[in-house]
Amino acid sequence: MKNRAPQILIKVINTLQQHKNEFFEKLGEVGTEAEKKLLSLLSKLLNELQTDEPLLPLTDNWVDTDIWNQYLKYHHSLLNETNKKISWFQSPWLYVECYMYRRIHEALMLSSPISDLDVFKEPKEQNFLESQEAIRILCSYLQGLNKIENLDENQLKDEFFKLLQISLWGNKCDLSLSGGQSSSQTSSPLTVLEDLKPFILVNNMDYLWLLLINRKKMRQETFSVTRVDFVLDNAGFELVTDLVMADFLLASKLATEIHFHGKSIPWYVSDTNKNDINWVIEQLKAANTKCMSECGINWEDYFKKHSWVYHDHMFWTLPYEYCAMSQVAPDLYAELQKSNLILFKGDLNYRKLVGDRKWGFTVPFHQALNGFHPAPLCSIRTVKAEVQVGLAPGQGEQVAVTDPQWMNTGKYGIFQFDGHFDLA
Ligand SMILES: O=P(O)(O)OC[C@H]1O[C@](O)(CO)[C@@H](O)[C@@H]1O
Ligand SMILES: [Mn+2]
Repeated sequence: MKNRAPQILIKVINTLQQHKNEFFEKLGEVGTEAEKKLLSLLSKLLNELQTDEPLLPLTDNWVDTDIWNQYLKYHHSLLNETNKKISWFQSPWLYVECYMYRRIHEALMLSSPISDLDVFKEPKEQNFLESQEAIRILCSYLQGLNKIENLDENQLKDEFFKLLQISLWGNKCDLSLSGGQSSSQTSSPLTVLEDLKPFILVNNMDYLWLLLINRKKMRQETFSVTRVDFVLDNAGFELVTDLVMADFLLASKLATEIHFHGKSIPWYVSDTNKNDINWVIEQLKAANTKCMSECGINWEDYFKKHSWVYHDHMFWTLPYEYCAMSQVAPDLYAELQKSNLILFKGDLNYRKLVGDRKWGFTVPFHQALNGFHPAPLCSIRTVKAEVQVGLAPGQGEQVAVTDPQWMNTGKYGIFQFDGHFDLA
């Protein structure tokens, strides 16, 4: 919070100042005033953060304002016997980091008529544009794959595992870790997989395969639907890896419908919202490389035909750990219970899955989920925060010997599964 968070806010403030005259050009004096208001609110936020001020209630009367303010009251109540305050450096990291992004949104809500500005749009678009070559390679690979009529089961499994690993390592491209510095994919995503295998610390890919291939086999007789949900993370290259995986799941009939869960407001710099998905599809459709424009056209079609469905429930941008979902957002929990497999992308999702607690490395994932079991689920995450469960005895300590910073760099990854599946 002392180093990275201010960096992110300062980057937003600088970007706004660079675009000062655009607000005037577009909206005249009203635009200039709105931008001035926004800058003053963000500068106030930066100052509060840097001087460890108490967290303040939200004042923007948005859909979740009351929930956030109740949450703040609850945390105050937890402190009533000590003289600590609910402030930026004295409260749980998960809470204050989420709160910072929600305060950025509050500043926009209070700065009409520029409230729908996405202050992170530029870095998200830049990440996509700088990853063009990797995206081209990926789209061409997918188009080649889908042209092969009948892959035998082993080939299908190999391709599934390849695309899973590409989706995992796509998670390295995250702008909140890099403080908004570019983190695009510049090397070929396919050739690096072998080299990256040793950095997969927990590998439950087999469980994902068994669950899906068994359902596919039994579907001939009993099941009609296999629904896979993606709880998305970062826009740009990572989003493309997730859409490629989703396309493959449909084309290979390992799934029959895909649900995506994005954020309803700009979040953690690079997290995906509805505009980001639409923008990526438009970019691909307009690409002058055939394999990319084919993807864009197909993907737009999947959404039109509802083979792909996009959701953006406000729960995903609240500070709650996922074990609270069934209480706080029972409708979302019920929606997730309809899934046959939920893929949680990224580090923030992992922290919320395990409540960002200081668990021992060998605590079982099932236990750390603390009752959050809407459906079989898998975390697909590169490690960027100091929480990790489900390791073998001594495994965490071993990695730390060779790589003391292993929990902060996104260099290591996991496929961590929880749930049951029907064996054929
Ligand atoms: O995009 P991801 O994989 O969720 O990573 C976001 C992570 O980066 C950080 O912002 C780094 O500080 C973490 O707080 C957060 O968990
Ligand atoms: Mn993210």
